[in-house]
Amino acid sequence: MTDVDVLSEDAPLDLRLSDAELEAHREHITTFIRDTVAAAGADGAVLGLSGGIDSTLTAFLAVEALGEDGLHGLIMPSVANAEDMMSDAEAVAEMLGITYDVVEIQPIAETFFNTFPEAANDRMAAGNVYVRARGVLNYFVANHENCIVLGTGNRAEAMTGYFTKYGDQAVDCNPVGNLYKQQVRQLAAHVGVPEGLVMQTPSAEMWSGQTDEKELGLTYDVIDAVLALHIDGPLSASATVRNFDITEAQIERVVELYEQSAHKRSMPPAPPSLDR
Ligand SMILES: Nc1ncnc2c1ncn2[C@@H]1O[C@H](COP(=O)(O)OP(=O)(O)OC[C@H]2O[C@@H]([n+]3cccc(C(=O)O)c3)[C@H](O)[C@@H]2O)[C@@H](O)[C@H]1O
Ligand SMILES: Nc1ncnc2c1ncn2[C@@H]1O[C@H](COP(=O)(O)OP(=O)(O)OP(=O)(O)O)[C@@H](O)[C@H]1O
Ligand SMILES: [Mg+2]
Repeated sequence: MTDVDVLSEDAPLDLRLSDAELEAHREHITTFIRDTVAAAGADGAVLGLSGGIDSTLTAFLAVEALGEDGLHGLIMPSVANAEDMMSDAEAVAEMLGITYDVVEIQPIAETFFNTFPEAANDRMAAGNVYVRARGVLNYFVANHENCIVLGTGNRAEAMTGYFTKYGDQAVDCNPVGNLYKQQVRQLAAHVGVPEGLVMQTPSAEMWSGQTDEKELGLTYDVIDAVLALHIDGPLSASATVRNFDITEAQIERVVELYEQSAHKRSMPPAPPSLDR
C-alpha cells in the first residue's frame, strides 16, 4: 500500500482504490497500451512530458507496457513553463531510461503570434497555440517513427472539457482516461512515482501562475465527487447536496462545464443527408 496521502482532508468523497483494484487498473491499462500500439501496427509511442502527474503516470505505465525502447518523450517548454516543471519532466525521462528530446516551442508560437498580433495578447488564444504546437510536434515525430501518440487526459478533464480542442486532446488514445484525478494520483503512487511528483499542483502552464483549480473555480476533489455521484453516478443534485459536503452552486458549475463542453467529446458534426 502506498504511504502517500493522495486525498485532501476535506474531500467530499473518498474515491481511493484498494491495492487489488490498483493492480487491476495497472494491468488493464498496460494491456490497453500494448494492444493499441499493436493494433496500429506501430513500433511504439510518443508522448509529451510536462512534469505533471498525468503525463508522468502515463509514461510510467507506457514503459511497463512497451519497455523503455517503446516510448519517446518530448519536453516542449514555452516561456509560460516553470523551470522546475521542465527539470521534473527531464528527471522522469531519465528515471525511466527513455529516449527524449527538449524542443523549445516559443519560436514556433511567436511565428503564429506575429501572424495575428491582435490575437497574441489574448491569453487564452495564445495559450492554446502552445498546446496545439505540442500536438503538431507529437504527430511530426510519431509519423516519422511509426509511433502512436499517447494522450494523458483523465476523466475529470474529459468530462469538464478542461483541455484544448485539437491540442492536448489531439492524440490516439488516453490510457488514464477513465480515472478521476484522485485515482490518477493514487495509481501514480502505487506504481512508484516519487511523492513530490504525485502531489504536484495541476497546471496547464498556458500562462504563468495558471492552475487548474484556480481557473475552474473548483477543486479536483469536488469535481471528482460531483462526477462520480451525480453526472456519472445515479444521485440527484439534491441528494448529492444533502448527503455530501458539496454545494448546489458547485454542482451547477460542474454540470455547466460538462454540458458546455459536449462539442469537445464528439466528432465534428455535419448536417444530416438531405432526403432525395
Ligand atoms: N458549442 C460549440 N460547438 C462547436 N464548437 C464550439 C462550441 N463552442 C466552442 N466551440 C469551439 O471550441 C473553441 C474553444 O475551445 P478550445 O479551443 O479548446 O478553447 P477553450 O475551451 O476556450 O480553452 C481551453 C480550456 O482548456 C484548458 N486547458 C487547455 C489545455 C490543457 C489543459 C490542462 O489541464 O493541461 C487545460 C484551458 O486552461 C482552458 O480553460 C471555440 O473557439 C470554437 O472553435
Ligand atoms: N511543457 C510541456 N512539454 C511537453 N508536454 C507538455 C507540456 N505541457 C503540457 N504537455 C502535455 O500536455 C498534457 C496535458 O497537460 P496537463 O497539465 O493536463 O497534464 P500534466 O501536466 O501531465 O498533469 P497536471 O494536470 O497535473 O498538470 C500533459 O500531460 C503533457 O502530455
Ligand atoms: Mg500540467
